[in-house]
Amino acid sequence: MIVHRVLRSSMLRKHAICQKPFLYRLLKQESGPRNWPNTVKVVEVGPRDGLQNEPTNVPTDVKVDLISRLVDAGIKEIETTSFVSAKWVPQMGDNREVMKTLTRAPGVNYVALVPNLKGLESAETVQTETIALFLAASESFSRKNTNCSIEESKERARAVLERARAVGMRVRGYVSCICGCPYEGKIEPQKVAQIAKFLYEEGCYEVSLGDTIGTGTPASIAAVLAEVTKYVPADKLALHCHNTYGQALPNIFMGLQMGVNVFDSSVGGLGGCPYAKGASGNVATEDLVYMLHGMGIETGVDLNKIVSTAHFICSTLGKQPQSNVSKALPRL
Ligand SMILES: CC(C)(COP(=O)([O-])OP(=O)([O-])OC[C@H]1O[C@@H](n2cnc3c(N)ncnc32)[C@H](O)[C@@H]1OP(=O)([O-])[O-])[C@@H](O)C(=O)NCCC(=O)NCCSC(=O)C[C@@](C)(O)CC(=O)[O-]
Repeated sequence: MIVHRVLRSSMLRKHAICQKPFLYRLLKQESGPRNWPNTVKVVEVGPRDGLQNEPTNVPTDVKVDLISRLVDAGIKEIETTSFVSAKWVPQMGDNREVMKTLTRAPGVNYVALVPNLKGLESAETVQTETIALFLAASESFSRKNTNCSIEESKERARAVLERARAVGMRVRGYVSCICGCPYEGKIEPQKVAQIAKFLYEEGCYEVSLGDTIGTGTPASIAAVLAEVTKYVPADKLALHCHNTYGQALPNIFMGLQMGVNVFDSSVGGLGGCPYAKGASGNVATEDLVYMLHGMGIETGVDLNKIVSTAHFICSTLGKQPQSNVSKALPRL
């Protein structure tokens, strides 16, 4: 870094020392071609993942307000709710009302989580255009989260995909526990790759790889991506990083370098799965956007508006945003 600064100073550039091949190479390497894309899609999961674990009921109008603020901030793909059992996840019990009440802005993809045909049928009644199926790479987590084995979850997924195709719905896929499981510990990348391959081959337009409990590090994320990309192209993948150990941004940086250009995040760093004990929030949208913009990557997202949305939803929940950027930037 120090060498870099010295070499960059225009005065010393002209100096003969810079003509030496080693120093030239170093300068070229540090300022050379970028190893990441020019644009990235940010998938906002706050209204679903961010709120699903909140213990007190968030009124439907607050959820709808949150969605419209996020869209106003430039978000183009947003998970709005989930059509799961209200006995399992009470906070998502107003799924139909949310979908009926929100105003759909042109060019925005509103996505709802669906576990089975019953969920899909419910989603259909409220004009849901895109759904997200969620499977796990861990047998134990699959049973705890969806009350079925991985094989059974594949059967459910096939039925949902078949129906979705028939009614013209787009389907996104999730693989949970890509690096670790709250019940089984480390998960082998080959298991993750098999579920990702299944979802992709069965017709999901994108497969989001979920580090559900945030135990991944850049090394384990790289190992997972190396295995998964044997079957699914990197540009059909997304990363969904929880920030339990503060690894989400380094993991995303690794993803960028390995060709991923879609990242899930949650405003204010809210989030967590009720069936993944110890899982903390997702990477905060504002932290993600700050990093991407700092790297010269376009997102179409207005950072100040996201920060103010983080304060809006967190103050409604009676908590502080879990993100450095929201703490550092002045609230507008
Ligand atoms: C999958 C089920 C429904 C199976 O639940 P089940 O109890 O095994 O289902 P069942 O088919 O035996 O039916 C039992 C009852 O549930 C009803 N039911 C059945 N399906 C539905 C439905 N779709 N919507 C509403 N109700 C439903 C069904 O009608 C019946 O009602 P009853 O006759 O008892 O009154 C349940 O286990 C469930 O809802 N699980 C959801 C868990 C969940 O939402 N977890 C959080 C999301 S995943 C996540 O956060 C991870 C992710 C995506 O973010 C990525 C990452 O970080 O890794």
